[in-house]
Amino acid sequence: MRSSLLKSTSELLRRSRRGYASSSANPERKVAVLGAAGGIGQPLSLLMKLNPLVSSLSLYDIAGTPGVAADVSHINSPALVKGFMGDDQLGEALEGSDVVIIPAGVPRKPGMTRDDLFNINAGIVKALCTAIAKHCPNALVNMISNPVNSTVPIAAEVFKKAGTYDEKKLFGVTTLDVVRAKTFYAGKAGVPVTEVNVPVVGGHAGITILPLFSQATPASNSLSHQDIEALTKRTQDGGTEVVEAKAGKGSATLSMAYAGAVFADACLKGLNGVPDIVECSFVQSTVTELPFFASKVRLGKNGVEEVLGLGELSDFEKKGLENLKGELKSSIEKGVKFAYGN
Ligand SMILES: NC(=O)c1ccc[n+]([C@@H]2O[C@H](COP(=O)([O-])OP(=O)(O)OC[C@H]3O[C@@H](n4cnc5c(N)ncnc54)[C@H](O)[C@@H]3O)[C@@H](O)[C@H]2O)c1
Ligand SMILES: O=C(O)C[C@H](O)C(=O)O
Repeated sequence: MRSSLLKSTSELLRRSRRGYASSSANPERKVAVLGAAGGIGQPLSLLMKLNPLVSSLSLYDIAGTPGVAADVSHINSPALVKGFMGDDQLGEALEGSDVVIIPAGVPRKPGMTRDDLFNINAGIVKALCTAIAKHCPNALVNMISNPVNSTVPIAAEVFKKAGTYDEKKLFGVTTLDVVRAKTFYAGKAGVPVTEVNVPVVGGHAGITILPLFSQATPASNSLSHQDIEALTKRTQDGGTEVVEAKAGKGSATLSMAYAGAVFADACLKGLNGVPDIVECSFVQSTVTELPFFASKVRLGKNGVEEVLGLGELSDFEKKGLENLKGELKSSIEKGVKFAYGN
């Protein structure tokens, strides 16, 4: 009894130090998940229900949300869960949201690129962002729907047209690339995975995903150049590895839900004023000549507090950076053109 009391007290202290102070010390926070009944949406909704920083959890989809919301709502954690379904409930789902997470849209099948999803997902994202501009223009938007390299610029243009664009509040979620880079590096370098940090910059598709293993911590002297090349390629192809393993049944959902929950948690901590919250994300940027770019970002009370630079790159990474710019530029332009032309 005494030891379990000591354990829970020390857990509370640990949490309060890292941004999970008792719920009375944290402001009320509403999180909305759009696409909540999907492969990512369901486990992500579960993880957000478990997050002590969330007081209200709004689950929206075009179908299936009543069941998901009823199910998740039975979990004995503080967040109050409500399900919303169909266009006419979207406004209510969004009203008052602090963070909106968007995993709505179709996933890849083997043989497809993320850009092959553009035709369907661009329209979905545009419609959802139009509603966000109307119902919760101040929310932080966490874009998961692919192709992220284009859906983030689409969202930016929709918000600009509506007069609500704030570049500090729009994020392409690239956390899964970081999650993969950490896991693959730890396995190869033989270091504890929970201690690993690896920045991943650029974008979120193929060669635009550029892990900076030269900056990985803990540093490893045991990795050869071939090892680094192989780790880079595996990180870039991580999504395809899952798509092929699922053999037509979709793309990463569980690891993505984890990554989405990690990033949303960082956004909430930033909003709540927890200092030194840094995650990689695809944001409006001046780090390169491209208007959007993923790099480390410091999160704060208004969203992006600071977009951090790339640091020192190895020659291999410098080459990777130059190689990705063409593809990333055209994906960004494709998104902007779609938003303008429609
Ligand atoms: N950023 C990343 O790292 C990352 C990782 C994995 C998957 N993804 C992307 O996430 C998206 C979702 O993947 P999934 O596996 O969950 O797909 P899924 O098909 O399992 O789920 C998508 C959900 O979106 C819903 N939806 C469709 N149109 C909608 C709309 N207008 N409003 C609200 N909801 C709508 C569907 O009903 C469905 O429930 C895909 O585009 C996928 O490529 C991104
Ligand atoms: O690969 C995909 O299509 C989904 C996602 O972008 C991923 O990286 O897993």
